[in-house]
Amino acid sequence: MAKEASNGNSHVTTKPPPTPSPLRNAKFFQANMRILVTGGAGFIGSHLVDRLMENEKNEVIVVDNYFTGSKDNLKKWIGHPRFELIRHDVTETLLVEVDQIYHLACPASPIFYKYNPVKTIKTNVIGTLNMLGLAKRVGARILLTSTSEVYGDPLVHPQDESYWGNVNPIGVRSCYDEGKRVAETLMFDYHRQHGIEIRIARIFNTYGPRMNIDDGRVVSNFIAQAVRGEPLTVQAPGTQTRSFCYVSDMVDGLIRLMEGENTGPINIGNPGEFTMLELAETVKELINPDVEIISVENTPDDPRQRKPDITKAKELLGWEPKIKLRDGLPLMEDDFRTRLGVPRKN
Ligand SMILES: NC(=O)c1ccc[n+]([C@@H]2O[C@H](COP(=O)([O-])OP(=O)(O)OC[C@H]3O[C@@H](n4cnc5c(N)ncnc54)[C@H](O)[C@@H]3O)[C@@H](O)[C@H]2O)c1
Ligand SMILES: O=c1ccn([C@@H]2O[C@H](COP(=O)(O)OP(=O)(O)O[C@H]3OC[C@@H](O)[C@H](O)[C@H]3O)[C@@H](O)[C@H]2O)c(=O)[nH]1
Repeated sequence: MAKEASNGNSHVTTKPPPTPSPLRNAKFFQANMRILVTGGAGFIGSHLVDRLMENEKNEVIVVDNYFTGSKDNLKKWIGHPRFELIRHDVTETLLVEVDQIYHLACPASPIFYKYNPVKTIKTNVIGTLNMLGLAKRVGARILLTSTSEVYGDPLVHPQDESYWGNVNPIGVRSCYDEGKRVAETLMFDYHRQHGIEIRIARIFNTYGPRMNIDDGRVVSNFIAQAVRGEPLTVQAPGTQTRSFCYVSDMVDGLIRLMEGENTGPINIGNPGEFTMLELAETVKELINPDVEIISVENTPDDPRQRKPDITKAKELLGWEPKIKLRDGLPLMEDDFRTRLGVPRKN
C-alpha cells in the first residue's frame, strides 16, 4: 500500500484499492500499460507523452480540449498504433479503460487561468472528480499535477510539503490555487474513502521548449522578447523570486512519483532561486545583450518568493534536477527562434 509522504498529518488507509480489470492478468490479453494523460497536448503534458511513448509497453491516450494546448505538440505521435488523441473536456465524464492516469488538464499560465476563472475552478474541481471517478471504476492509479501555488504567498521559505500555505481565498488567483487545493483534498478523500491509489506532485515553475510563445509566463515572455529584440518586461518590484525547473527534469520526477510507492504530496522543482531582475539579466546576457530591461506594473497577489525544499523528492524518489537555468535557457531559445523564424546572428 502506498505510503503517505505528507506532512505529519498522516492517515491510516484501511480500504484496499479497487481491483484492476481482470483482463490485465489474462494470458492472451495484450500486456501493455494503458496510460491516460489529461492535458497531454499542453507544454508539460506533451513532453510527458514523448517520454511515455519511448517505452514500447505503453499505450498512451491523451484527452485535451485545446484551450492552451495544441495538436502540433503531439504531431509526431498522431497515427501511431500505441497512441490515441481525444478532444474532450475533463469537466465532462470520460469512459476509457486505463491503468494509470496523469491528470494535468488545467491552464497553468496566470493570464489563461484568470481569463475564465469559473471554468478554471470547474476544471480543477469537476475535472478532478471525474478523473477520480474514472480511477475508481477501473482501478487505475492517478497522479495530480498540483502546484507550488497551493503555498500562496508563502510565509515559510523555502517551502516544504508540511507548510499549509498562505492563500487569498477570494483573490484573482484563487480560481487556480484554491482550485488545486480542493483537487488535492479530493485526491486524499478518494484515497481514504475508496482506496484509490493516488500520487500528488506539487510542481514549481517549469520552462522549456513548446511553451506557447504568448503563454504569458515569465520565461517564455523574456525569451520571446529577447529573440524579437523587444524590452524585457519585469513586473514590479522585480525582487520577487521564482525557482525554475527544466521540463525534462520535471517529466523524470513525475514518472518516478507515479511509479514509486509514495502518495505525496511531493515538491518537484529546481531549488535554484532567482529574482525576476536576475532572470531578465541572464536572458539578456545569454540571448540578446542589446535589449532593454523595463519595469512594468504587476498583478494582484503575486507571490513574493518561491523555492522548493526537495528533501522528500531526493529521499523518496531518488530525484533531483540536473539542468541549471543557464543551460536550459539556450535549449528553449533554439525552439523559440525556430518558431518565430529568427535565426541566431552568427
Ligand atoms: N508549467 C508550470 O510551471 C506548472 C507549475 C505548477 C503546476 N503545473 C501544472 O501542470 C499541468 C500542466 O501545465 P502546463 O504548463 O503544461 O500548462 P499548459 O497550459 O501548457 O497545459 C495544460 C493543458 O490542459 C488542457 N486543458 C485545460 N483545461 C482543460 C479541460 N477543461 N479539459 C481538457 N483539457 C484541458 C490545455 O488545453 C492544455 O493542453 C497543469 O495542471 C498545471 O497546473 C504547471
Ligand atoms: O512578463 C512577465 C511575466 C511575469 N513576470 C513575473 O514573473 C513571476 C512569475 O510569473 P509567471 O506568470 O511566470 O508564473 P507564476 O510563478 O506567477 O505562476 C505560475 O506558478 C506555478 C504554476 O502553477 C503556474 O504555472 C503559474 O501559476 C511573477 O513574479 C511575475 O510578476 C514578469 O516579471 N514579467
